[in-house]
Amino acid sequence: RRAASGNKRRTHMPFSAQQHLHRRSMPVDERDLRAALPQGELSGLVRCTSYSPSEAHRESWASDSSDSVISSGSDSDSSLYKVILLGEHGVGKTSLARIFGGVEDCADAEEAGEGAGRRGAPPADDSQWLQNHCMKMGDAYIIVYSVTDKVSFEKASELRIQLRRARQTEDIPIILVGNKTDLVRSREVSVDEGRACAVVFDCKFIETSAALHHNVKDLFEGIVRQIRLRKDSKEDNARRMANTKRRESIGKKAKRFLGRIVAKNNKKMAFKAKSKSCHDLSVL
Ligand SMILES: Nc1nc2c(ncn2[C@@H]2O[C@H](COP(=O)(O)OP(=O)(O)OP(=O)(O)O)[C@@H](O)[C@H]2O)c(=O)[nH]1
Repeated sequence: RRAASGNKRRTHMPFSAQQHLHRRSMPVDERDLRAALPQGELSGLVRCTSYSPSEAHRESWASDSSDSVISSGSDSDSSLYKVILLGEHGVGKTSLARIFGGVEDCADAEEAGEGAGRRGAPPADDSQWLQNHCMKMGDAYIIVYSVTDKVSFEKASELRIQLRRARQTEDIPIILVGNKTDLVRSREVSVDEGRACAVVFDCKFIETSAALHHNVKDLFEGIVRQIRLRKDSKEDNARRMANTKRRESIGKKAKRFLGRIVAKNNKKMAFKAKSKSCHDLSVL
């Protein structure tokens, strides 16, 4: 049954993902997400793909045990959000995605994943693959490091820079995640360091423990909110532009002019507020 469901899932992967999807990606059922999100919060789906730069030579993808994922739509479905988890080997990307996907039995999922999804030839150039595909295909990114591993924290900064380069003109949601907070005694990266990094790199920040399921729900609610907030503001802008194209009286024009000045000031204020709100995943 597992092998069959794995095959079915693969047929639902977008072409690009079929070819290049990295190990342990996890399609997530809308119902799982609904359970994790407040009522009415979600209209779409999220697909998670995890990627470790140092592990590029291995490709497989773990599927969960729910067959309902199969009917979760296709890439042409505009309500499907692709969330990519980036981070060093062993920081907990798969564990986080599994909780989100409602898979509790890791051994079971691992077995299903290996059976269902080992991929063919690896990409020749690791970093090029990351630049060309991984960093271009996501609607949102979760950059994970382990709070017990300083090197993974440094790698997270590198990944953020690479992502910025790859998607220069786009305002894509990025959340920096410090995982494994349960390992208190082994902590090498403080909350303040994580937060400061998020402020510098202009992204959101949260600490999680996949082991204790701490903040994982908030993380995935947050990434969906971040996607939707951007989508909504884009739509608002488009509507505003359409309205301004209509004929206006001089009074209206003057009003618009003043409105622009006010908006400019608000923007400056918003920037200040934004840089302080890296911990609040429910605002831009
Ligand atoms: N204590 C603790 N262990 C964790 C946590 N998250 C993950 N782990 C463990 O860390 C190890 C690596 O976790 P994975 O989820 O496989 O990490 P990954 O980033 O997907 O690793 P790769 O697939 O190799 O890139 C596993 O043994 C997990 O059980 C956590 O929050 N706390």
